[in-house]
Formats: sequence, structure tokens, C-alpha cells
Amino acid sequence: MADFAVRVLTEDTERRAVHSLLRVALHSPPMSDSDWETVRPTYGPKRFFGAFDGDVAVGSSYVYDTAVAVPGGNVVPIGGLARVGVRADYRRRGVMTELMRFQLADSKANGHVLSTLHASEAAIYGRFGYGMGTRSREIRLNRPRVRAGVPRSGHVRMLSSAEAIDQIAPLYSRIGLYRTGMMTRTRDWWSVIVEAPMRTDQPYLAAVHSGPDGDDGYVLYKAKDNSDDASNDYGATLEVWDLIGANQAARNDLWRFLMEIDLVMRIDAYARPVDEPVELLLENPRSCVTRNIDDESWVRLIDVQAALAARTYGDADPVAVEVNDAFMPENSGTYLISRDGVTRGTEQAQLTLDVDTLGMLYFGAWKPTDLATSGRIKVFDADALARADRLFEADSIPWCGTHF
Ligand SMILES: CC(=O)SCCNC(=O)CCNC(=O)[C@H](O)C(C)(C)COP(=O)(O)OP(=O)(O)OC[C@H]1O[C@@H](n2cnc3c(N)ncnc32)[C@H](O)[C@@H]1OP(=O)(O)O
Repeated sequence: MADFAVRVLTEDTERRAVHSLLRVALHSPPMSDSDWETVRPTYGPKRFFGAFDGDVAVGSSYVYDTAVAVPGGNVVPIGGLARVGVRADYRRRGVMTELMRFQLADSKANGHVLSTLHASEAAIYGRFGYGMGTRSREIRLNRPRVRAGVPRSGHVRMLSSAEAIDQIAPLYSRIGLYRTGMMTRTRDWWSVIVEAPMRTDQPYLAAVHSGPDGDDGYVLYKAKDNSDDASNDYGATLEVWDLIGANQAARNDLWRFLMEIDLVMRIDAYARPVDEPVELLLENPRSCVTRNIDDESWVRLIDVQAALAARTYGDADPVAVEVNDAFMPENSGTYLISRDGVTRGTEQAQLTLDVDTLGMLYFGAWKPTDLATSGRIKVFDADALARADRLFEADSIPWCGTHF
């Protein structure tokens, strides 16, 4: 018998105790009363889960009620899993495993067809059926200069913190999900990730782009003083935290805005699309350095049939794919996938894979052939593998772009 119980948190004292343990698990400083007052409204009413040993809080997880753009353009309901933590003296006793069971069952009951997360460590989530579904690029621009001839499509204006709190969230919604893998951002997300920092003495700086049809992009960034830098090369580092635009022209103008700010030594940006064409804006393309290609969004199909049916497929004849799902065995079975859709059936499997590998395929970040070559897909019919490459081919390189 487990020596702990998992439940949905509704009482303020329990929520505070669980958030407090999460901070310790993430190595943040202990929580003060005023910290809790800031954080408290960032938890929505329903999907905050805690594990308890008697009255003692030992584990935490939280699910954003959100939605994601899948290949073909449908936007489907998902749970965005975050804030997972277990007390150090309860680790490796199955606390997270029970929290995972609980939150996935809750998500399923609420119609989430997928669960996604951003992992603190890559080794944790495969066993629960999550696969690396999108990747992102971390870049550094060293004294960037804009290449002559890059056109402008509008103008950029800076916002005060109060204006940013009012304007940025609605602007993100109006711009919409322009890449596969992007997700809607909920009120609790905005309040914890953007608005709480905006109210501190080190807020994000914000600027909005206006194009021919009005506001169509924004950037949130911070300027970090480099005065303790050993080199005498004076200037700040700009840290780009969020840069969103309805089209590439708007995004280019926002990059230009950043590149032309004075007294800047470098610009660092995290979790950008891997194919974002920043180099094309630069006089010297080598002043943009790729520092990392990282795993970004981890994807778990909660309802495999519904998730597979929600996306579109390339032009190829059907493939019978056997999916093994040890953590949610009701998903295990054979699915016939074709350009016309997906049915669950009893065909002889042509390809076999685990559900975490399906999470890697789902948005199109990885090719079936590469997953087969690396031992993640068992192939019983080589032609079926070639067809799977065409069926799962991505219309754009997927990117989440929302940190949570
Ligand atoms: C989406 C997010 O929120 S990302 C943030 C995740 N949180 C953190 O990184 C905070 C620090 N870490 C922790 O709090 C804990 O170590 C957790 C939450 C990662 C794991 O909690 P635990 O209760 O120890 O996990 P649990 O006991 O259920 O482990 C289940 C299995 O996963 C494995 N596992 C758990 N954590 C890790 C890890 N960090 N690396 C490798 N394997 C792991 C366990 O060994 C176990 O394997 P087994 O089934 O073969 O025995």
C-alpha cells in the first residue's frame, strides 16, 4: 500500500503547503507570505493536485486547461502539465507516478486528447508515455547589425508594464496559433508567467509591432547589465523571452527593433523555432550563433484514437500501426492510418511502436524512418514505413513557443 494519497486541492492551506514543497523541490528560496499572495491567483480552481502522507504535503502537479494546433490546423483541447515536484525525503517511492495517473485520468475525463509538458530532465517522462514532440533553438547574436535592404513592414512602439498587462494577452489571442505545436495561453498562465513578473521591480520590457492591419506582434525582453564582464566591451545583454508575430515580416521588424537598440553587446533568445530565419536579417550571418537545439514540448497522447483523428495526414495509402501503451493500456491496439483518417481495427500490424514514440511522430518533428533506424519503431513491412514517412510529414516544423 502506498503511504500517501493524491487529491485535487481546493483549500488554501493545502495549496500553500503543496506550492511550498514545489519551491523546495525546484531549489527556489523558501516561500514568504507575500510570495504566496503573489502566486496564489496563478492557480486555477480545478487542476492543482497534491500528494499527502497524512497531513504532510509530499508531491505537487498542476495542469493548464489549454489547446494546441495540430497538423492540418485543428486546435484540440489538451492538458499542459507543470509544477511537478516531490519532497526529497519521499523521492523514488512512486509519488510522481501516482500524481501522473491521477492527472492523466482527470485530463481524459475532461476531454484532453493530449498532455504536453516541458521537462526539467529528459530522463523522467518517457516511462509515462511522453515523447519529445517539438524542439527549439537557443541563439546568441553578437553585436548584430541589420543587413541593408531588409524591408520594414510597420513600426514598433514600447509599452509601459501596465499597458503590457492589458494588451499582450489579447494580442496573442488575436494573432492565433500560426505553427503546429503552438498552444493557447490561459488566464492562469498569463498571470503566473507574465503578469506576476511585470509587477515586480524587474519587469519584462515590452514592445508591440503595428503592421498595415494594426497590432500584429510583440516582444517581451529584459536588459541585463554586463558591467562585471571581464572584457571592456561595454553594453547590455538583451534576453528575449517571448517574440510573437502574425507573419514573418512582423517578426523581422521586432528582431530589427532589438538589434538596433543602443548600448547592447549581445542578444540571447531561448526556445525559438529551429528554422527561424534570423541569420537572413544580419550583415554578418555568423553574428548569430546557435548555442543549443533543445527538446521543447513533450507530447503524450491521452486518447490515441481521438488524437490521431484530430490531425491530417499526407497523401499515402493506409498503414496499420500497433501502439503499445503500458501506462494507459486502454490505448494499446492497432490503428489504420490513412490520408482519409484513422480507424481502430484488427489488421496485422505493419509497424509497431510505443506510445512515447507516437508522441515524437505526432506533430511531425521526427520522421518514422529515423525512428525505425534508431530502434524505436519495429518494421514488418518496409513499404509501410515509406508510406508512414509521407503520412506523418509536417507542413511546418513544429514549435510550442509557450514556456510553462
Ligand atoms: C513538467 C514539470 O513540472 S518538470 C519538473 C519536474 N520536477 C523536478 O525536476 C523537481 C525535482 N525532482 C523531483 O521532485 C522528483 O525527483 C520527480 C518529481 C522528478 C520524481 O518524483 P518521484 O516521486 O521520485 O518519482 P517516482 O518515484 O514516481 O519515479 C517513477 C520512476 O521514474 C524514475 N525517475 C523519477 N525521477 C527521475 C529522474 N529525475 N531521472 C531518472 N529517472 C527518474 C524512477 O527511478 C522510477 O523508475 P522505476 O519505475 O523504474 O522505479
